[in-house]
Amino acid sequence: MNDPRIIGSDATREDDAIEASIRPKRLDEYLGQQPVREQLAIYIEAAKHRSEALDHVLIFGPPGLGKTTLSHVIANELGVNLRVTSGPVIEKAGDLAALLTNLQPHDVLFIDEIHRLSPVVEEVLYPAMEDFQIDIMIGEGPAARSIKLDLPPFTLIGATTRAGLLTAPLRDRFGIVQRLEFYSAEELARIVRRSAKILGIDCATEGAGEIARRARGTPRIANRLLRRVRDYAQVRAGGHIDHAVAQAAMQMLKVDPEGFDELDRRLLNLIIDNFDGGPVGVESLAAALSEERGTLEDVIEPYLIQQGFLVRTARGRMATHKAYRHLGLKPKRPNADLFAADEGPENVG
Ligand SMILES: Nc1ncnc2c1ncn2[C@@H]1O[C@H](COP(=O)(O)OP(=O)(O)OP(=O)(O)O)[C@@H](O)[C@H]1O
Ligand SMILES: [Mg+2]
Repeated sequence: MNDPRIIGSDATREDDAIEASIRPKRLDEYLGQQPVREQLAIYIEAAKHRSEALDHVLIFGPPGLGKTTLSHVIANELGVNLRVTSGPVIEKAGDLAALLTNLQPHDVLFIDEIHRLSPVVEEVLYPAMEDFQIDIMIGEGPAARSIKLDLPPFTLIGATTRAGLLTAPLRDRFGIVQRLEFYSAEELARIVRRSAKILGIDCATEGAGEIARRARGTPRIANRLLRRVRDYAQVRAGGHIDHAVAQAAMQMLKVDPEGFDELDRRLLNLIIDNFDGGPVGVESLAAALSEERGTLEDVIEPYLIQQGFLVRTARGRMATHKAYRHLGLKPKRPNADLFAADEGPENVG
């Protein structure tokens, strides 16, 4: 899908094209996510030491934080092949069986959007993950019978934007569960400098810092902003990206100092102007924005919530004082509801 948002976190065709050159291949090039890296380094080394397949890994986190990248890194570090597929692509049980029976021992099978597997396919996956066995049906009608096939020991890596989207039996079959967090501005600045170096872009430290601060905690957005700022620098500043050039380019791109774009500001304005600051249900917000509920929940909201501009309460979304201030507005009343509400991150209103 082509995302028209400059700071949209979904991958565009252009992102995919340069992916090959800048996507980290080893764990030490995978910047940030310190706890995740430390744990995986140990699990990988232990599995290699025992000459076993790595336990199955579930990676979850908002788009563009590095789930696909991490699965490549894991396979590289293990020194095995990576087979890539995704939940909606595996239509029939037979499709999955074909994938599984073609694996070499210890290979990694990566299933992106694993929450979108059909229930029938999921059933086949359970014994495959647990006992490295599958039951497949041979023949049709009354003559049909099921046979058991042994599989080579393999590692399944599943990726999803929210762990809560998975069925419990599937989630329980992953021995390693890793949650990716939004990156700090310092981490993103390192990522921008690394990408600039690989792509031969002349980018000063302060320029990289400014791009990083506006990248919504997301490496994919940081890399994309870097390319757009480079275009600007080429035409207006002799190709050199310093702090002022980065700032001017961002202004042209309508990405504000918090990294918000029109859509973020529309969402906050909507809650404040039309719903008196909230609480307002996610369905009403999605309808008013003409966005899918899933896009709102997985792509737009998480960063606004993490940064404290928006809160999820049992009764819906609320704009915080920080949101009012960011939009240059005065909070109308104390956010009394904030304290009355029994909120929780998974409490979707
Ligand atoms: N830790 C990291 N260090 C450096 N670059 C990274 C890191 N994580 C991700 N990237 C870069 O960010 C981009 C997006 O990463 P990736 O495609 O892995 O995200 P994703 O989580 O799989 O997103 P989606 O949910 O859309 O599939 C890639 O260009 C990758 O090179
Ligand atoms: Mg991905």
